[in-house]
Amino acid sequence: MSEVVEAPVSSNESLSKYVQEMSIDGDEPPPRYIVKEFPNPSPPSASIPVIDLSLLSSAEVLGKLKSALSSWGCFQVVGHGILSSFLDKIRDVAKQFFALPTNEKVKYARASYDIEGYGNDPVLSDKQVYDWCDRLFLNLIPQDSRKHHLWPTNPTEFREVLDEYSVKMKLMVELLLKAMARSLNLEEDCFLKQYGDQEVMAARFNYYPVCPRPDSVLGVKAHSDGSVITILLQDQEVEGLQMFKDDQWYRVPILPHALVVNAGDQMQVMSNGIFKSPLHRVSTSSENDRISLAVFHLPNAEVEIEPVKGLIDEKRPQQYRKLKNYAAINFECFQSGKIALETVKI
Ligand SMILES: O=C(O)CCC(=O)C(=O)O
Ligand SMILES: [Fe+2]
Repeated sequence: MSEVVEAPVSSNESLSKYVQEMSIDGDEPPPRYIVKEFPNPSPPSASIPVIDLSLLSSAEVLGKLKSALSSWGCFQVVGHGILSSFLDKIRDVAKQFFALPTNEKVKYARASYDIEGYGNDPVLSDKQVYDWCDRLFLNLIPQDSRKHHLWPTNPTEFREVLDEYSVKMKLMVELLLKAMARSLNLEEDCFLKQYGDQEVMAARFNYYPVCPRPDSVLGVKAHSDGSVITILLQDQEVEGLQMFKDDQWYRVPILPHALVVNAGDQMQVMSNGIFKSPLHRVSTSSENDRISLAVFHLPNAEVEIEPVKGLIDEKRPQQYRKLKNYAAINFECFQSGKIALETVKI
């Protein structure tokens, strides 16, 4: 199952109550939030690789990057040059936004047919198990795709901080995609040039309220991201993210000023299956609420992507077909219970 980015919502149905309201009212999670098969509710912590971005010119660090992405499909990045105080600031404005009363937040509510804006899990399928999470989803790039009326003006610095963060994320994505190419002995622009300046970037602020049933309810169900690359700012104090590797779930520890980077499904396609788009999920907590910010980077829906030629040979034939608009593929698969990546395999 993959995460839907930029997909339309299939029905006009909306969930009646925000998760935050259920949490405040002390409601039992309704049956549609209960995960029937919930393997490893309390998995061990894992030391996922930590990469220093300022050392990416070293062959050793590039080797570590390649190994991280071909095993875990993710790593924590440090040495990224973004001030800790700025990361704290963005967490702070997000916290302030979700702490506003509902009647203030709904000024930015998503339309029932859209995912952009403030809201709870969009209803995409009648078999869907809902996530214990409210979110604020905003397009960042291209600039003219921004729906400014959905960008909070409370707290007052929200827009300015998010805009500044988007500039930093764009630079970081470029650096990472070039390093990822070099780690495979490819020309450094081989991923980026597939979609030129036709890139899309979107931010999803996730708010996970306290949940009375952490053993049977997930903040986000197991999924892989449909992006090329995702950069995640975790909560500074509350863990929740879990990664799946070698048939086992692992908790991702918090490194307060690191960002978690993971390859998305479209990177698995472009790297001809060498880099893995990891399955991940988010647990809930009965003690603490949690906030995270995911920035998804992907090509515009019109652009075709395909496995890089230099990664195709007799030993490793082409594994995925040329495709475009992965979000739409993802969306259809979500509704029919299929795994999107499987459907684009050759
Ligand atoms: O909250 C997290 O740690 C992860 C969220 C996530 O996986 C997503 O937004 O796609
Ligand atoms: Fe995700």
